[in-house]
Amino acid sequence: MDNLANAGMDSMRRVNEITGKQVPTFSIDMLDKDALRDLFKKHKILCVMHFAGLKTVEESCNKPLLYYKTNIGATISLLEVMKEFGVYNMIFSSSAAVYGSPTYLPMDEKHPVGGCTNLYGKTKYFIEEIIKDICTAENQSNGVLLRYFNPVGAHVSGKLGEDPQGVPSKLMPYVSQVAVRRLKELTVYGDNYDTPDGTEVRDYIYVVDLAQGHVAALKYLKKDCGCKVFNLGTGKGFSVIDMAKAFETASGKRVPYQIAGRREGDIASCYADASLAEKELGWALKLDLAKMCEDLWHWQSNNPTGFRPDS
Ligand SMILES: O=c1ccn([C@@H]2O[C@H](COP(=O)(O)OP(=O)(O)O[C@H]3O[C@H](CO)[C@H](O)[C@H](O)[C@H]3O)[C@@H](O)[C@H]2O)c(=O)[nH]1
Repeated sequence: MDNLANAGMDSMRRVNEITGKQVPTFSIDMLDKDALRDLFKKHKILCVMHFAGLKTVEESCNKPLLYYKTNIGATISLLEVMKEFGVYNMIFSSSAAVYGSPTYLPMDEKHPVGGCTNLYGKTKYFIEEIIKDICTAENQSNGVLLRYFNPVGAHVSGKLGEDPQGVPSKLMPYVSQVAVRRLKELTVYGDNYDTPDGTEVRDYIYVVDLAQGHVAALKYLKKDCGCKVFNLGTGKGFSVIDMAKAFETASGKRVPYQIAGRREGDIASCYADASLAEKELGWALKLDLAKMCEDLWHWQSNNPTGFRPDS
């Protein structure tokens, strides 16, 4: 988990720089329960927001054991240590991947889950089930499972953004690296889907709105909620080409692309019904596609090689 921990540490250093505060930051192997215990001994923890995990769809299909061990094994260690220390509240970073291929759109939280099209999604689904079972078995336990759609954007300061290791697998980090000329052109995975322009449609949510969803969930947890599930998305679908064009407008740079075959495990369209989060969490979207592209470009142009100088 070294790479994951390093990426997190880099981000936290930037958070401290931006806020001028010193948020305590540790890098630990979450499978190491003694390291986890040390953290719980040092701090009075009331709620855990659990974001840690590997997240590359393609890699997950080739390295099942690594993904099960890292994502599920570490979650179990964490839940065990939380229990030892009497911490019963968790907000879990889940994914729209738990829904698999949509049987209807937009997808609300009642949409069937578990028919995941990739192993990354399965790990999120299994973890959701574990948290649900704990909340059912133990009255004092509360969980909020936040199903993210496609987070995009960066902090408005231009100092904090997504810095994937190696060639990005996600669309918008790839697009922004093409715009900054770190990569030559975008490969569009398929243009013969049953969508308005033939390319795949997703629900891209501004990362700061997503973060606000966690703040809302934290307030909600105080209400002794049991286990609750919320979609965090916008309800709007944009195609791959829509996204490349929106980024060109925001950056003033060209994003050349070539069409290739479909990517294994992909689905044509996926977008959320996020009305439950609005109603119950009191969460509201504040930012739109133009703003997410603008802030992503601000970060990428300020940090053409991410957090590290290019080697
Ligand atoms: O180089 C690329 C990368 C992506 N895409 C297309 O862009 C869209 C978005 O792809 P991403 O890889 O950015 O994200 P996914 O929609 O595959 O979603 C994955 O990431 C999401 C969060 O970012 C959720 O976690 C979701 O559950 C998980 O499957 C897809 O249509 C994909 O085919 C390209 O055409 N070229």
